[in-house]
Amino acid sequence: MPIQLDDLTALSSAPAVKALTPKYFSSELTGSGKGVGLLNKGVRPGSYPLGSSRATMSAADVTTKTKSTGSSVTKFTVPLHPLAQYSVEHNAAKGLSYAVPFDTDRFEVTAHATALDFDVFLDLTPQGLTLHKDESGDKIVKDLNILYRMEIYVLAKNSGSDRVRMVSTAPPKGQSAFGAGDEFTMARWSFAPLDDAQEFIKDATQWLAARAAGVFVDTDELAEWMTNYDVHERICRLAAVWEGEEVADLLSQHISDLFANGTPDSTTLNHLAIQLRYLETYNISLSAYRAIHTTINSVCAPDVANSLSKQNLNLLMSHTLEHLSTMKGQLSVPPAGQSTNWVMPAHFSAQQRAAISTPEPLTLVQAGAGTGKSTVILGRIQHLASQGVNPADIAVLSFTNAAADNITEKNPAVKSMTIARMIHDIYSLNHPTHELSSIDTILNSIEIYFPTSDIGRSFRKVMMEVDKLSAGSMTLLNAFVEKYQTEVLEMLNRIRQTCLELEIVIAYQQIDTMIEPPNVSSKFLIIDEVQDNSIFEFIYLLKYVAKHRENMFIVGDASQTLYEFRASNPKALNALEESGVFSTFQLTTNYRSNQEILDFANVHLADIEANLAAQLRLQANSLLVPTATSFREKVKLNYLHYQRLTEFRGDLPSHIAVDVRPYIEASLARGEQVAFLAYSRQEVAIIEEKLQQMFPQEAVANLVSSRVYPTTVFSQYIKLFWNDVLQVDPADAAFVIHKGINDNLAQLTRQADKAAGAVAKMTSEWWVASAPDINGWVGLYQHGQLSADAFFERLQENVLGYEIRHNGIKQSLMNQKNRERKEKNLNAKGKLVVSTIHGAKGLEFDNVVVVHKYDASMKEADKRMFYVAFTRAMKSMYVLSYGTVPKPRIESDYELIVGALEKRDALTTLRDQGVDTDALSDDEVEAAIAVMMAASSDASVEITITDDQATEALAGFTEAIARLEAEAEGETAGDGPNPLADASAFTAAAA
Ligand SMILES: Nc1ncnc2c1ncn2[C@@H]1O[C@H](COP(=O)(O)OP(=O)(O)OP(=O)(O)O)[C@@H](O)[C@H]1O
Repeated sequence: MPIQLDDLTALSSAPAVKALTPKYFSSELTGSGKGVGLLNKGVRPGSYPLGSSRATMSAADVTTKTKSTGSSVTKFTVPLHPLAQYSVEHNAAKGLSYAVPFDTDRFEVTAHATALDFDVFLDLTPQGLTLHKDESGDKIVKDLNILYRMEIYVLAKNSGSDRVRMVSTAPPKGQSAFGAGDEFTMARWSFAPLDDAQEFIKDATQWLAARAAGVFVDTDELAEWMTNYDVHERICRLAAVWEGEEVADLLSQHISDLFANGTPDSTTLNHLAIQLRYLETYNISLSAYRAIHTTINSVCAPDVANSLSKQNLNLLMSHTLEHLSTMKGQLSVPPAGQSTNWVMPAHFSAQQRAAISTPEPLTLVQAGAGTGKSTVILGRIQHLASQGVNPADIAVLSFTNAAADNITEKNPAVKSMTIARMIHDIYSLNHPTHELSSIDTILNSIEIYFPTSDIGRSFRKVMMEVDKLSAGSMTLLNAFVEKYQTEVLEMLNRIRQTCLELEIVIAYQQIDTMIEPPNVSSKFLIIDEVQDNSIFEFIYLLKYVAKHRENMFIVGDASQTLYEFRASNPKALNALEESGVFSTFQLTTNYRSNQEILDFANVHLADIEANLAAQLRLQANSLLVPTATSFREKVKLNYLHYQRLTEFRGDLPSHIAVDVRPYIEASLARGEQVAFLAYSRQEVAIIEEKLQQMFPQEAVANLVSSRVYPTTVFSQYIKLFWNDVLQVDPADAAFVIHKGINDNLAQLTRQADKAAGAVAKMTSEWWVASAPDINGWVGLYQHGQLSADAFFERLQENVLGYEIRHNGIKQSLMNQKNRERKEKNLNAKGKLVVSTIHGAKGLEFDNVVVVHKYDASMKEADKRMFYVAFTRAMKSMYVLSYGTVPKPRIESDYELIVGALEKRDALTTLRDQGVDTDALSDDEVEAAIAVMMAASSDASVEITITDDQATEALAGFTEAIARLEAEAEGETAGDGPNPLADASAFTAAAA
């Protein structure tokens, strides 16, 4: 029986609704809104800094989130408003409407001009900001500049309008009265409104000179208004707009206005396309995206809606989902009749059975940790087969090779692979000359083969963004490849390379024409760990299913999303559920852990945004009810308060040797396994070393995968030094390359010192491996059968080809080695295991020690990661938490769980003694519990209660008994036992 989280959250000091701070936009924007921090309550719109002016601080759009470092200064640009500057500026003459600001926000320019028949208001909206961080001195100096959209609203006197049209220049107005039809707004951008606002007001109202005495701006009042303008609060408001549904209203209004008179011109459409891409800067809820998509569909012609939807992956997902929904009736479903004797094993739960046997064509199983997702997939395969589906028509797509191998082992007839493998197989069949390569080698190769091509240059730029995993980069790549498909493919054909990112984009765009190998074809597609697929992979699969009219059964847990950096979206599953296109099933019974561990995990699960919609809560498959004592036994929390986080690592070995030692020894004494899970590889290595020292007789299994870094020294050498090679005789060229790479290493790689040995080995290997080919070409050249140009061209291709193959082989060897090592370590069932949390995904252990870095404002990605760690233990868990906060929430949450359990324990005791606790008021129950605790002889209950408190509590309880007795006397005695007799006995005993 899980404890009720609602009770805990009600008790908890943490706010139920997450307060949004400027950190939403950038972690650089410190400040809680109080007096401290970079963006605090004291920040006000101001003047140009000394030595700057409008000319030097041009209000160029802050439309992309960037970070660039030069010497010791880092510059950040951070967009803030969901409507980018160009969207407002370029459409200013189109009469789009904008909301009039509230009285409490705006500055009334004409407050004292009672004779006028119109009012003029000014408001400011933060559009974006720039931040310079100078780390050259002893102290970091930060310089923050906020770009404001200055807005003037000219409204008829006492106007009730809530929206007005925007103009680019103030319309001339004659002597006739100013009416509602004359109202307008204007916008201009400035980093220093205190300097620029007055002139803007003048420009916006100059037309009045002809009919009135002009608008007088009281600069003192304006300055005072700005003194009260709370930048921090305005930025928090903008965060709420992005985060909530308001962003959808804002964009829907913008799009509807643009299409009010039919399809706008192509420049306007281009601006809208960029605006839609700009939305990917921050995480917008998928329901907001659905609303925007609905607007696009309702106001745009189908072809325009189609191309606009491609500008943003989340819109594209809505678009693809909608298309799939229209053809739901045509998708494969399991045949109705039973064709084999397979009977669903009795141990499957009702929830699992329902999901496994669903006849629906599109199914989503949202399941918590340890609830049997992998088990359900195996059950689904057997169920489909039992209905007469040919196993060869079933394909299971997993996230890792290990998971895919596991399916193959159990069901050899079923197709099982990773998504990347499926896409690679399809792609390679259609582009057989492209070898899988690294983005860096591709970048160098484009530069080598297409040094003067503009499209090549743009292509490189886009690929660099993809490599940096910048927000929106996959959308950009998709748009680029769509626009320049012929040129991109020509380039890839020439360099004979591709990468996973290009494969998925090209496979998506050519899905209708690409031929597919038989090893991927299926009619029933099952996808595991769907939360970790990138949105692009997911969109591809939706389209693939539509193309082949397949049945789709997907399983995932949004709260366990670990690979957000691959552009997976933890909220994507919720969007799928909300879309109504998929039939949804939930699995909540956890078969792995005891309820004590799940009570602790549930508190953390409740705090994960991705779980807001699904509201999963884990319940153990056991009738045992945890008590406060059993909870303290099975879940231990040791919080270590540090002034500086960096000190923790140095102390980690002694914490393991002293604090955690009894826990480890007790587990080993029971013959059980203990796994140590930490975020960083470094922490894992420290723990491993310490454990080896402490327990030399135990083998410590390390599950951390080794990483390989692709080399680019060869392609980099060609790019920078090929001219040197061209100067020598072909017979000497190989020697020159070998020597050139080793001699110029500092210019070829940033880690020249570290890499020197490996590069020397690599270049020698290349020389030896390529010697037969190169010597053959030299011979041909010397006999006049090959020109020098042709020789050097072949040589260049050979060197580049070596780099590509070397990287590919290194990666696949490392994957193989990692897989084998992990398998060996797991199979060896060693008693001590160390792993990163990522490496322990999908695994379970008897006992787990989690190294937990506490952060009061933890990022969602980290919350999900620790949730994965908190759900790996079967029997017990030790959380070694550290942080700079003296009284962290993890500790108070722990105490809340203990408190709630103590309360429940006491109530259970009361009920066991026959007290009808439902008949007592809350105060009376509390009083009774306090008495019980005071009387408790259980030393592990660390509740301190003073004598006075006990006397008071006892008095309250005696009063309650008296009241119940009085009530009972007035009523007809029932048939059941009289609870009061026992209760009185209990009071007496307690006294
Ligand atoms: N109906 C069931 N009865 C008993 N045990 C079950 C049942 N379903 C699953 N299990 C067991 O529960 C454990 C967790 O199952 P499984 O690994 O399939 O969960 P999961 O949802 O994939 O976990 P996670 O997402 O946390 O990695 C396994 O040991 C599995 O054998």
